[in-house]
Amino acid sequence: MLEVNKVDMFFGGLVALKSVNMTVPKGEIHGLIGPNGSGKTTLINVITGFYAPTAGEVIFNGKKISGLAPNVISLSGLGRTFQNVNLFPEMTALENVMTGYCVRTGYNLASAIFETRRFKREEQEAYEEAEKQLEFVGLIGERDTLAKNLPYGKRRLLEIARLLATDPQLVLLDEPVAGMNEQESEEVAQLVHKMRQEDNRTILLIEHHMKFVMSLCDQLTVLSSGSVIAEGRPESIQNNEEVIACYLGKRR
Ligand SMILES: Nc1ncnc2c1ncn2[C@@H]1O[C@H](COP(=O)(O)OP(=O)(O)OP(=O)(O)O)[C@@H](O)[C@H]1O
Repeated sequence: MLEVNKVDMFFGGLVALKSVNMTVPKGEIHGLIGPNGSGKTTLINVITGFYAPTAGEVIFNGKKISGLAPNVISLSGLGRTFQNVNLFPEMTALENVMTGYCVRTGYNLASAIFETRRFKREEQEAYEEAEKQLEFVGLIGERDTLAKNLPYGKRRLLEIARLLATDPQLVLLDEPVAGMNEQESEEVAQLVHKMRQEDNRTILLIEHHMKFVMSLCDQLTVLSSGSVIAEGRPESIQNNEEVIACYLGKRR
């Protein structure tokens, strides 16, 4: 589904990514790990079009997407969350998720102003989809709560619900359990499984929480100083000497 081929990303003289290859097949839960500053977010930014790579290419569903604008890539079925919570604080949980659906359908300002039949139909569909996704992430009880009044863990779940309302085939999660306790992390892990099982989504996630990554992911790619130093199943990564030296060892 996703192929990263020999991607370089330079910022002036700084080499953030060097000849990075990564493959994520359809239906996989893939983890991208590595120490701080190893290039994980930069790679996600290249995949989602926030940066055009200095060299190399990104292929999604057989088509080259590197060089396309982020909104074009997003509409092709690739959606992401960010490290920092990024919601509309003065909107309710339901309204926040409705905005995700509007991105997918192409919100039409003229039809909104004139309240055309199409607008009313779309608004009803957005409402139903938002309820469905709030139910999916376990937040239906908070549908009328303003986003700013939700506790941190629930705000992160709300971001995921809003992302799911855009119906992405590939879901990119940037540190989805950062700042969460063990129970909240376990809930997110179950949610990720459910995304794959019930909606056939493919997931690529960055995360520092090792227990979460090792128990959840099918495959891992490990970055260090902008290069891939290991890839494979969690068991093999856990026993890889170079990874232990550069990353796991340090954290222990
Ligand atoms: N826009 C930018 N301009 C210049 N340098 C950048 C830019 N974005 C990232 N970098 C640099 O690229 C390198 C990789 O950073 P990146 O944020 O991708 O690492 P990371 O693995 O995501 O780190 P963390 O785990 O701390 O989020 C770092 O040296 C960083 O300072």
